[in-house]
Amino acid sequence: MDMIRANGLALHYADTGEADLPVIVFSNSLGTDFRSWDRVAARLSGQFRLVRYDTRGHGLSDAPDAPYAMSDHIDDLSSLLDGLKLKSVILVGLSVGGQIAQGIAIHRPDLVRALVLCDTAAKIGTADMWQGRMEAIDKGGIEALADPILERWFSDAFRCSRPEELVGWRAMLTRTPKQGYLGTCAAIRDTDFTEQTAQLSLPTLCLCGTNDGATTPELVQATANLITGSRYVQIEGAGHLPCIECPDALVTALTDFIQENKLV
Ligand SMILES: O=C(O)CC1=CCC(=O)O1
Repeated sequence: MDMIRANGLALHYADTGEADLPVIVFSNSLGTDFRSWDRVAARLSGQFRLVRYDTRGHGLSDAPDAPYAMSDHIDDLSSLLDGLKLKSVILVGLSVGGQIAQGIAIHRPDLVRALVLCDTAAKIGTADMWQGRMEAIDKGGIEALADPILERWFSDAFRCSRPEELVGWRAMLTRTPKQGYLGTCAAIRDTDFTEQTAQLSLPTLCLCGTNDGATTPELVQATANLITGSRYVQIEGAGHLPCIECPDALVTALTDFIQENKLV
């Protein structure tokens, strides 16, 4: 197990592949950890150096008391990349991980040469919606909302055809430290990158599952429209987590983007 001290926290991460290969860094979504990238990483290994980490409050990383600010998550990732002496990476972020990626591109452009924003937006949901979710989870725990969350994460077809696997993803969600989940909800509630993201001009790919019930294709496309020259691709049949449900399609879109933009 690899742990690193970054921004005052112990962060769990994996850094695989030869040091001189092009680097792709992955940031996870709310209620998941870096295992959500395992299928994507398996398909890219040998061609890239792959860095995955558990965002604060998730997986095996430290879970300080809630609330968190988006700047905390951004500083964690900046500090991790500085600690690994990485610059100019291809940064892939899923949902809140995509907001962290936008924040890195805005505040530390030296760290990132291209963005892949999966099932994310400059602003996700409303403050009232996040406040309501935080109150429900504070009262009943993550378990109280696990079923509707899993319905947004995965398509009906996936949930019906892979019941055992669903047990595993449900355990990942419900075992997320409560303060980590609540702290990150607060960060999402308080984030609106619309103006700053509209100033970005680096190569950007925006992806979205056609069945995503959390960040809908319309919402993700609206964020893509903010970024000059960005590309928008839909992942047919996937819910909010295409990296788990449709890794082949995600990897094809990602590698096409990398080649088209001559990032290797
Ligand atoms: O839990 C959800 O509804 C999906 C989600 C929103 C932000 C995030 O990271 O995941």
